[in-house]
Amino acid sequence: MDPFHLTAKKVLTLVMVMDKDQQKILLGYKKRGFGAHLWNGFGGKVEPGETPKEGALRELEEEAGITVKPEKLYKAGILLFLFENDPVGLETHVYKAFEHEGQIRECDEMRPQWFNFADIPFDQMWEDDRVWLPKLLQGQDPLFGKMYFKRKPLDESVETETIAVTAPVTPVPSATSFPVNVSTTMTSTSFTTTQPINGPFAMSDYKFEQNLPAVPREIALDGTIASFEN
Ligand SMILES: Nc1ncnc2c1[nH]c(=O)n2[C@H]1C[C@H](O)[C@@H](COP(=O)(O)OP(=O)(O)OP(=O)(O)O)O1
Repeated sequence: MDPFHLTAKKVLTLVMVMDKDQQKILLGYKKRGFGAHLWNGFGGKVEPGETPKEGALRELEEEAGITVKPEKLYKAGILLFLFENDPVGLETHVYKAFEHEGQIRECDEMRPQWFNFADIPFDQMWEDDRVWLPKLLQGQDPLFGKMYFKRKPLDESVETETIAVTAPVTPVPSATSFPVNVSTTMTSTSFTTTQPINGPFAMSDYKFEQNLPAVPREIALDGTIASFEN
């Protein structure tokens, strides 16, 4: 059985906002949920009744506080993320914008920040980003590709971080020595947390389809391009 066989897919969006003059890109640090602790563009699941573009505009406003005129949001491709032994793929519609309105603001899910094109934090992003984002920055879109991910074995995927916690400790007086002057001393203890490097998945392969006549509207479950967006 093909470990990357799909029987269903979720439709997601991903918006990359760029400033061409300044050579900067707006990324968000994901504070929670899927892809937490990674920098990424803005986006999420397309809701019932929404087109991918409507979903992209909504997520951008929710996550970064900014709006883009629909005619200024350009389709930059579709990336299908497949996970080993997971029959549900993530069909992610990628958009780009070069102008926006409103004040950029942080929300409970994302912390936006501008990065120079030369300083994009690829080591803290989904692994596939280093494959396709440079192409996008160089205007080599639309991009249509499939990215295959395997779950990282735990011993290779974790980096351990030791956190020292300093806590007040109050000695409990024993019955025999009571009453005493109870003093509060400071002591320190430490524990180890595990934090996956670059997310819990490792990209094992990717395939790009180039020279398509138009941006595909969707990727069918059998991997074929179902229809086109003109
Ligand atoms: N591999 C990879 N590379 C680049 N970007 C992504 C991935 N996988 C992904 O899922 N993404 C992107 C696509 C989306 O923009 C987000 C994930 O969206 P998510 O947070 O799950 O959707 P929301 O609708 O915001 O979710 P809730 O937290 O509200 O349930 O990452």
